[in-house]
Amino acid sequence: MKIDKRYSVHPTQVKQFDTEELRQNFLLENLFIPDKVSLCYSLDDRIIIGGITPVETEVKLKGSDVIKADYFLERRELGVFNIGGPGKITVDGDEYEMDNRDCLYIGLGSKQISFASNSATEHAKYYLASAPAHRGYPIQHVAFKDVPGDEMGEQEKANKRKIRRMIHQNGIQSCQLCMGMTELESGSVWNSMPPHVHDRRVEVYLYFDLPKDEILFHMMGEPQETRHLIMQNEQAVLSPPWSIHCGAATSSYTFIWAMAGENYTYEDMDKFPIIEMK
Ligand SMILES: O=C(O)C(=O)C[C@H](O)C(=O)CO
Ligand SMILES: [Zn+2]
Repeated sequence: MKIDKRYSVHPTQVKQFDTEELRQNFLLENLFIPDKVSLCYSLDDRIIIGGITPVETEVKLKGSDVIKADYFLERRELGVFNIGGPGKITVDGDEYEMDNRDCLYIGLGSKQISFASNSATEHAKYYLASAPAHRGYPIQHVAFKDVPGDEMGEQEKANKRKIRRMIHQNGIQSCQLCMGMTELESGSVWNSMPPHVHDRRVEVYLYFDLPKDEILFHMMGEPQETRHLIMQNEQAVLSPPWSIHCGAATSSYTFIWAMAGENYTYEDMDKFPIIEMK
């Protein structure tokens, strides 16, 4: 199992980055590799982001020398979403059915974790976020259909979207991991407007449901020194705690957001007036 490592960077360094350096530091391009575990360990809040795509075989998530752990959740917790066909996650012998967009939280201490698809032709695609944990919370599954979500934005501003919070203060309990999914309405393309930062938490967006041949402009950086990355479907982007994170695409799309840090409150955001952005 290969774990890609990303270091923390200072805002003044990012000002100097060219396109390639920005992409090397923040973009996660190849998360979904058939029958493999693909992980990225960011030193910002020690969040680990990953993809597991079981096609022909069941895939196990194991410990690693990179985190000096005999099993993956020895000192961590994990949030998983399935963005593919139906599948099943087995945790220490207990099975959890995972339909498209379902979410599973697995707490500190679970040892044997494996990921499977119900069919190789319509295989599952599991997206993972993990953060250090100090105590074990119960494993919880939530079906996408059971999370109503909150309407946000306006059609006139092309940012009408529905935010569904799954792992958060008033939902599935966790130590510090906070995760959910935002779905852009057809015709809407802007997410996270007005942009915000939260110095207290790192955040990662996984963009999906973006049609092939369409692209997304993800904005990052300090609000008055912004940069952009051009992204494609099923790519993720790391946002350091000091960085804005918002974007617009050439089509509508969905994204999963994952946060970890010292303030667990979803509403903890320092919003920035768009008119003052540079
Ligand atoms: O569209 C949005 O707005 C979001 O989904 C915002 C994210 O949830 C976020 O950045 C939370 O900090
Ligand atoms: Zn945010």
